[in-house]
Amino acid sequence: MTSIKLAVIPGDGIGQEVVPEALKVLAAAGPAIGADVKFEQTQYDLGAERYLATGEVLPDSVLAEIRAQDAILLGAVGGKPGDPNLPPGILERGLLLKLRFELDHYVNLRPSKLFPGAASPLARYQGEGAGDIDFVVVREGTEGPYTGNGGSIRVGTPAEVATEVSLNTAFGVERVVRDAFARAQKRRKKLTLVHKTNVIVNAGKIWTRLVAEVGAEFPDVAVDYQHVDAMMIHLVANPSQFDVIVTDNLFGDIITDLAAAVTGGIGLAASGNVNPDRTTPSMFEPVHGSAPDIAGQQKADPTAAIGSVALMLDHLGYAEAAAAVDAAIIADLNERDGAPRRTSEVGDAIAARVAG
Ligand SMILES: NC(=O)c1ccc[n+]([C@@H]2O[C@H](COP(=O)([O-])OP(=O)(O)OC[C@H]3O[C@@H](n4cnc5c(N)ncnc54)[C@H](O)[C@@H]3O)[C@@H](O)[C@H]2O)c1
Ligand SMILES: CC(C)[C@H](C(=O)O)[C@@H](O)C(=O)O
Ligand SMILES: [Mg+2]
Repeated sequence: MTSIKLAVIPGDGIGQEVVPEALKVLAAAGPAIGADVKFEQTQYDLGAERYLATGEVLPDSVLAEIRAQDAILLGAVGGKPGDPNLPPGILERGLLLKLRFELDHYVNLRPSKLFPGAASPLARYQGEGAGDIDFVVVREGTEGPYTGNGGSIRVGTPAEVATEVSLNTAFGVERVVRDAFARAQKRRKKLTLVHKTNVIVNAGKIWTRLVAEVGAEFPDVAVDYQHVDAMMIHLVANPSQFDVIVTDNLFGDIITDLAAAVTGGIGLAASGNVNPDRTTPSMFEPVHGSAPDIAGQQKADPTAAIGSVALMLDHLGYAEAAAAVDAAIIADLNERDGAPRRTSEVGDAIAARVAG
């Protein structure tokens, strides 16, 4: 019997609604995963409610417990907008980013695929003549402007100054670039670096140099470059040209919301925060947030959370079960006729297909 310890963090808002559906599908995938494999789940009540009740965001003891798991499934973090008792970023930085940083999730893997049946808002990808969109963003997950390397002085005065310095280490850039090249080599052998090397020149130099250096080890992978602003055009005008996109933490955050929108919506976008060295549990979560505008109404699409389970199964070595979940998602998308369904109805439908 193989036992896999899974930490489950539903978190806030629609995270509470989509995670149960993802777990339904994981349960339905049991036979495909193998009768001798058991997921031992531990639920963690981390998020806004716990912070507001206790002042705790991610206690060290809880982090230590989570570190000892095999994988993490997260819904979303983010409390009610404008809540005066929630300091800005307390959950985003103190919970989500703390997990990504502490567990060294340096590859933030965000695949974007226009599944048959998904509705792209781009006319040329609808109906007959629809082209394939199938790329993966390898977003650096532990550096860039996300590290909290900054501060402010003379706050509230006309002379207020604030900094948020982007941290880029050769170690950090090289390892994520190498991971991206390895993925490109297994796919369509094209890697696009996205940055803003014409303005963010210091960080740009390190990314450009390391892409060239590491690229020399992957001579069969074609390398391309786009400035992040022009990338907004290309992702809308011709997204099928991309295979693997490697980029820094902030650019990757922005690109992947647009990528989700062009491939059928944020409700479909799955992600993995991966530690490729496997020294810590990787964490799987939808790209979207807690969506306070629709939370608690069973309106959220759980497909992104379910797709994150597929990424998790693939990461854990259960490729067939992962493919079965993806196939069930595609089958469900093909049946969608635009009529609204409750979050749990979508979960039930996909779980039933996985169970076969
Ligand atoms: N990984 C995370 O936990 C994560 C990611 C993004 C944002 N956040 C946090 O979430 C909160 C809300 O952020 P936001 O509004 O900028 O982004 P969001 O992703 O929560 O919502 C953006 C829009 O997409 C819609 N949407 C999101 N997920 C959906 C789904 N599954 N089905 C249908 N519609 C969906 C929402 O209703 C909203 O209109 C903030 O506190 C933010 O910091 C957390
Ligand atoms: C909530 C926030 C910290 C997070 C990020 O910026 O990475 C989110 O936007 C995401 O895309 O996962
Ligand atoms: Mg984001």
